Amino acid sequence: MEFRHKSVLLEECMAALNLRPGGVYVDCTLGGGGHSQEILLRTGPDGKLVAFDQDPAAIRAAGERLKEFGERVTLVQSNFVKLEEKLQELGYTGVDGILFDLGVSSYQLDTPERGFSYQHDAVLDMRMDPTQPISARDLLNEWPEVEIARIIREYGEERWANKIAALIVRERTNRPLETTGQLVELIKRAIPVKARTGGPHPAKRTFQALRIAVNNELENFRSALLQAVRMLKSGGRVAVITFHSLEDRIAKQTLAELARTCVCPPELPVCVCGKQPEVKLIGKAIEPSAEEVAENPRARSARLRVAEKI
Ligand SMILES: C[S@@+](CC[C@H](N)C(=O)[O-])C[C@H]1O[C@@H](n2cnc3c(N)ncnc32)[C@H](O)[C@@H]1O
Repeated sequence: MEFRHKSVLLEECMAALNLRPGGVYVDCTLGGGGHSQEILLRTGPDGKLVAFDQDPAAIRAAGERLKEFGERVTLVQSNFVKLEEKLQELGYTGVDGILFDLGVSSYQLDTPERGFSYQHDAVLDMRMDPTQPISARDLLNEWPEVEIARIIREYGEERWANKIAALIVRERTNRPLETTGQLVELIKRAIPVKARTGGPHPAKRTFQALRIAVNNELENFRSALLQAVRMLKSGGRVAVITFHSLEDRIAKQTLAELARTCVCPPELPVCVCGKQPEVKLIGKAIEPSAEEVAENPRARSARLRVAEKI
C-alpha cells in the first residue's frame, strides 16, 4: 500500500516555526514526511532535520521520500517521549524549532491490519509501535471492567462508557474480542438507536479512547512537550497540531503554565516564588481554512498552538 498522508496546516506550521536557513529542526511525528520535507526545502543546504516516528512503516516510507536530502536528515525510530535523550545522544544541546503533528497518519488509519479504524473489519491492534507489548485486543480481553469504562469515558468522552464496558466484559466471557468488527457491533448494541443516529459514527469515541490508552498518548505528549521546550534555543519555536480536545487542553495548559510569571497568592505583598516565564505564547490557536477542510476532511478538528522559548 502506498504511504499517503496529506499534511495538515502545512503553510501555517512553516510560518509558525520561523524557519531560518541553516537551522536545526525536529519533527516529532514524521508520518508521511510532508512537514519534514517542507522544512528541509525551506532551510537551505545547511539546514538539518531530526525526525521521530515510533512506527517503522513511517520511517521506511518517509526515509524514501526524504532520501534526496542525504545527511541533512536523521531519522529516529522511537517514541518522542525519549526526545531529550535521543537529541542529546545525537550531540544536540539546543535546536531552533520543534513540531508535533499528533495522532495517527491516514496511512495507519487506512491500513486495515493496524486495527485503528472502525471502517474496516480487522484484528484489534491499534499499536503505533508494533513491538509495544499491549494491543487493544489485550486491553479489552484482560483489563477490569471499571478500567475499560474509565478509559472510554475519559479518553473518548463517551457517555455510554459503562454500558459499552459491561457488554465488552459480558462478551469476552463467551469468546475473546478479536476484531474491530466485533467491537463495533457491541458499541452499537450499547448505545440506544436514538443516541447514535445523525451524529458521527457510534464507534468513533470508543476507538479514539482505546488508541489513546494503548499508545499512552496523553502522558507521552505532556512529557515530550516539556522536553521540547527544554531543548529549544532561545528564540526557538514549538508548534503543536492537535486533533481533539484532550490533546488540545494539554497543549494549551502546558504552554500557558510555562508562559506564566509569578505564581504567588495575590495576598502576598512581594513575589517569593521567583517563577520566570520560559516561553511566550505566539497568537491564539490556529484552525484550518474552510478550503483546507473541504480538500482534506481529516483537518477539520485540527488546532495549531505555537510558543517561543524566551
Ligand atoms: C499525523 S501523523 C504525522 C504526519 C506528518 N506530519 C506528515 O506531514 O506526513 C502522526 C505520526 O506520528 C507518529 N506518532 C504519534 N505519536 C508518536 C509518539 N509518541 N512517538 C513517535 N511517533 C509518534 C505516528 O506513528 C504517525 O506516523
